Amino acid sequence: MENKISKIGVFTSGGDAPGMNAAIRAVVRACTYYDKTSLGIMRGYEGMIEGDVIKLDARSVGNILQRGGTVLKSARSKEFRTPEGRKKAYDNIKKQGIDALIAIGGDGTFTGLHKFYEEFGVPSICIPGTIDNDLAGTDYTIGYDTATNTAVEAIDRIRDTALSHNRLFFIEVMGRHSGYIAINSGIAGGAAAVIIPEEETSFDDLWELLEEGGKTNKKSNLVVVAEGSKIGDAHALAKLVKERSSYFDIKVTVLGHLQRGGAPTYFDRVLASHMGVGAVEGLLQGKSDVMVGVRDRKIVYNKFDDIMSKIHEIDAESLRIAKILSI
Ligand SMILES: Nc1ncnc2c1ncn2[C@@H]1O[C@H](COP(=O)(O)OP(=O)(O)O)[C@@H](O)[C@H]1O
Ligand SMILES: O=P(O)(O)OC[C@H]1O[C@](O)(COP(=O)(O)O)[C@@H](O)[C@@H]1O
Ligand SMILES: [Mg+2]
Repeated sequence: MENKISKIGVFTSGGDAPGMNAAIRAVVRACTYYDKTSLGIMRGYEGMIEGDVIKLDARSVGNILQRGGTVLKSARSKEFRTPEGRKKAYDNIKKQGIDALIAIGGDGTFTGLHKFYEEFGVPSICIPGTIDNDLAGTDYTIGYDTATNTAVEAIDRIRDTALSHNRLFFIEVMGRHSGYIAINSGIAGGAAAVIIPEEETSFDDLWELLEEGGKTNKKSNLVVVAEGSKIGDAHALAKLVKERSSYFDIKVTVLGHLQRGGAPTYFDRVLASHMGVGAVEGLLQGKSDVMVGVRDRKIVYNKFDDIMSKIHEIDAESLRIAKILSI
């Protein structure tokens, strides 16, 4: 592939996600394959602003494919949100001779990269890496599958103790504005109800469901609540139930950051590998200001505006199935 690009800077940004290392490895090895130099920018936009850059080659990314977290580390950078911060970042990447960027991160990372591209015209591609799966333009984001499997494993363990004591558990899973982890860990974990921000619901709807379960002799209940729930988090919902009745013996578990760690599943490793190579090939084909995605098992590139103007909707079928099975 002939192209003017010769030095590609890669970084991870925003919330880390299992599989980011597999994506870094794929980017670096694809660079080597196409005879391009790759540099790793540490701590996302923070490292870009501070000029914290390391040399990478095919061997330096050995033995990271299977590891959680990110060897390039990640950060949420306040300074990059300012024009002054972005100018500093630009000066640094020029100094390093970086002539294209690959960011591995979520919607915030992509928004920052888009601004940077508009201001300085550096060819850039984003790889979706976030456990939230909240980006349109790809069926899955890197880390979502691993995080959901982790949540399911936790729910299974909670089920054992919930049933032993006939308890009602509110289990909060991650997803700042997204119910993906909740709906699918809820289906896979056999939840009595799933509360997600994408679906209109009320506390009364939930109450009705719990009462129905009581009438049909349900011994224990697991309610999976997405962090972004619009009717209250797991603690708030537990409090509301307690206020309404003393019938239920209630416990709350917030799964939190354990969902972000751990070895990536085979699925996330393969997804990250495809996307990493796809990002390098996209840049070399002259694509920019796009996110690489996988849709129906094919690599696709979508412009920033197309991705950000859409939400990654949860399919109606999943919502329907979750309801039928919670009976
Ligand atoms: N509107 C913005 N303008 C400039 N930079 C932004 C903007 N939004 C996000 N960023 C940068 O991207 C980083 C990562 O975004 P964040 O929302 O924290 O995580 P994620 O990329 O996982 O969604 C932020 O810390 C910030 O540096
Ligand atoms: O680790 P932090 O900074 O507390 O952020 C927590 C947030 O990060 C996430 O795990 C992932 O979101 P992002 O990928 O957008 O950063 C959210 O589910 C959660 O709300
Ligand atoms: Mg995000």
